[in-house]
Amino acid sequence: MAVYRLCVTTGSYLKAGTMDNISATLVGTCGESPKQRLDRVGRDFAPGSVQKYKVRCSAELGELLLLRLHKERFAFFRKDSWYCSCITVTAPDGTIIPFPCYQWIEGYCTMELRPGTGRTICQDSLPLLLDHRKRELQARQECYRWKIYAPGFPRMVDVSSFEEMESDKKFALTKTMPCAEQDDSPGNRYLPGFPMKIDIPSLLHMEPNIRYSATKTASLLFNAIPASLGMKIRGLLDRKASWKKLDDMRNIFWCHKTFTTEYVTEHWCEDNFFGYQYLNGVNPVMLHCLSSLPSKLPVTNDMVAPLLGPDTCLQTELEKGNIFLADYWILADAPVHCLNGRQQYVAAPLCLLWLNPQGALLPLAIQLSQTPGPDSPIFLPTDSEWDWLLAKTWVRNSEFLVHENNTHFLCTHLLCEAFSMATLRQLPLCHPVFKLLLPHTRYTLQVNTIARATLLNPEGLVDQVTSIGRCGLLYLMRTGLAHFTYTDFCLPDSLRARGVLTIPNYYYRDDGLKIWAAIESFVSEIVGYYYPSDDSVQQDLELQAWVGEIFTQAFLGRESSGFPSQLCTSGQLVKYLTAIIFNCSAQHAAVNSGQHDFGAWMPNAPSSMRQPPLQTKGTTTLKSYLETLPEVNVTCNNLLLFWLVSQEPKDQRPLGTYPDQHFTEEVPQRSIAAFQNHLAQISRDIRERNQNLELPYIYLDPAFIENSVSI
Ligand SMILES: CCCCC/C=C\C/C=C\C=C\[C@H](C/C=C\CCCC(=O)O)OO
Ligand SMILES: [Fe+2]
Repeated sequence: MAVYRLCVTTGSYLKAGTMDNISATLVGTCGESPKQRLDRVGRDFAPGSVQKYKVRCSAELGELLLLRLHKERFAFFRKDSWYCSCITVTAPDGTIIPFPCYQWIEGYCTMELRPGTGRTICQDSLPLLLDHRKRELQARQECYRWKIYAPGFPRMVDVSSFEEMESDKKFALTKTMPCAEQDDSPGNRYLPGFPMKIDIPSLLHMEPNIRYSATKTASLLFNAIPASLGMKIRGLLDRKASWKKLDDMRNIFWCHKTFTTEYVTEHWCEDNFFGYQYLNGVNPVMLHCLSSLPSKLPVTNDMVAPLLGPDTCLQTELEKGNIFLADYWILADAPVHCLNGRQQYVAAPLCLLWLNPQGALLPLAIQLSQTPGPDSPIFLPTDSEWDWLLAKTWVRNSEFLVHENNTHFLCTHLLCEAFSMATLRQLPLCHPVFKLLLPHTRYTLQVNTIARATLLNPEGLVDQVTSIGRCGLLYLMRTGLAHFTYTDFCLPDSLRARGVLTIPNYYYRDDGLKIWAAIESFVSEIVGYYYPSDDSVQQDLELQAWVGEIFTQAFLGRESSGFPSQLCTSGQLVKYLTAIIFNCSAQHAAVNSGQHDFGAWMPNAPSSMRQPPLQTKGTTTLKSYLETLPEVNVTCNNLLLFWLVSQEPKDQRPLGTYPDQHFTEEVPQRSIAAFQNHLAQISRDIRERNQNLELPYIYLDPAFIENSVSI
């Protein structure tokens, strides 16, 4: 007689327990145990419970290969879902074998788990195990299906398949029409209290393993509803009038002020702060160092001499590498939209900046279009106060559009959705890269589905608050993806290519490179442990299918993107995994968490402009300035979104926090501990550095970075 002792841990999530009958079968190299019901006196499998059971066999089973969990009806109880965290098996000889699960198990079924040891397909030889990998991936690919949202977009998760699975309907023919081009579906409608239409059906059927937890959902709603109601009651969401005076904007969010919102309100019109935001604002990826001026921006030395002073000139500063450009070319052909029944306007500015001897980055010249000429004057700091302020505000509006649509939603949310999908579809639970990446995909499919149901949908929030509307968003994102490269994606390469590796006071760079290095070191240890050679990378067909699917589904097979379609060396794998984890965590935090901080003072991030870009100088007044900024309702609906998405709802997991122990071996667990210590040191260094800053840069403090894109 051989007795195997099972220790079953049920998750602590709301309703994680089950009343269903749970049985287990152990499969080893020397045979299988009988199917054994796991049943003790009293309640089994309650939420948060850790319970021990015995499985008796006539003889020892040899090396344990699989643990089968059978979930079946119990008496008259309705079937329910069970969140199985993990099962630890103690063999008769005392060997302890963990079987990680960390999944919701729905309905009546049999779930097969493998021991927690990381295994690539090259390390499996038994047909039983190879077949298990194959069946697991088949089931995942049946559940998580790709869908086209719009032409030129990264592919997304098809949530309709979850509804079909729920209703056990035969899968309808997959829709071939990109859903963004579909007419406004009947489920896309206004709900009382919400300023935009909501595509309700797409929110009703999320697969349990990618769905927001009850805690996170409640936290998001608890953040949204009071703020929304507060604004509604004050009439701010419905007032289609101009702001009467700038000061009235100070009290939109009187109860959500932060040090930074107040700092921005104080300094927003200063040139020094305008330049600072290119380094440490919510969109710190726009600056390019110039060695010569582009012909489309004919700035002369006379124009900028007053700012440069007598000791230097434009050519000298170009040669020194002190001249930088922010180019909003992507907005040149963006379609415009109507808000409150009136035409809105978009510019496509060129903003030239100078790094002065004191280390401050100052705007030198702003041209509001890509085509120089008499109708597109070059605005200068020496122009009238309101002309110069309005020119800078046009740039801030362009920053808003490029940041929200491209830097933020396209380059973090949508690309991370594709990484999540390929990971779920191409890598089995036992695969080391699955174990490494899964925590960095948590809730991404869910948050993007919410965004598509409330922001990107027809008459969603984007249609209610932005000058380009949903059509413009679709244009910007497909154009942005068509020009996005692997160099842009990898922080060290991007900084080098933009010529900003040495610019002072660039805390996003400094902190980002430290975090990049910490992730790279961690990933190198994991890859080094599971991939002993470049051959082992090349021969891992699951890994190659994973990288290939990302290349085709996220980057649409575009060779010029420079993204890998296959991985030939460990070094390439380390770099790719480092970049993905950095993008899912730190990069998203850098471009997401400061939206309220930098956007609560609306003139610093106007979502729309109501008058055409200036074509002459000397006409701007406070009145015309206020008539150009968005109206009250547009302002407040956008600020509501900024507030909501700038804080991670509860059920958080900061970078490097891996409570689900997918890695069960000692070596990767030591690497995780070293990674956590490394991040803790970075956090201490950042907090120490911030003590000496007038405006602390906090967004890349690892303690405030979520593991994944989940808001
Ligand atoms: C005012 C009520 C809003 C309700 C929406 C609730 C949650 C939002 C869910 C996800 C949000 C994700 C955002 C998306 C960012 C940018 C999308 C484009 C926005 C724009 O162009 O204005 O990231 O955190
Ligand atoms: Fe976000």
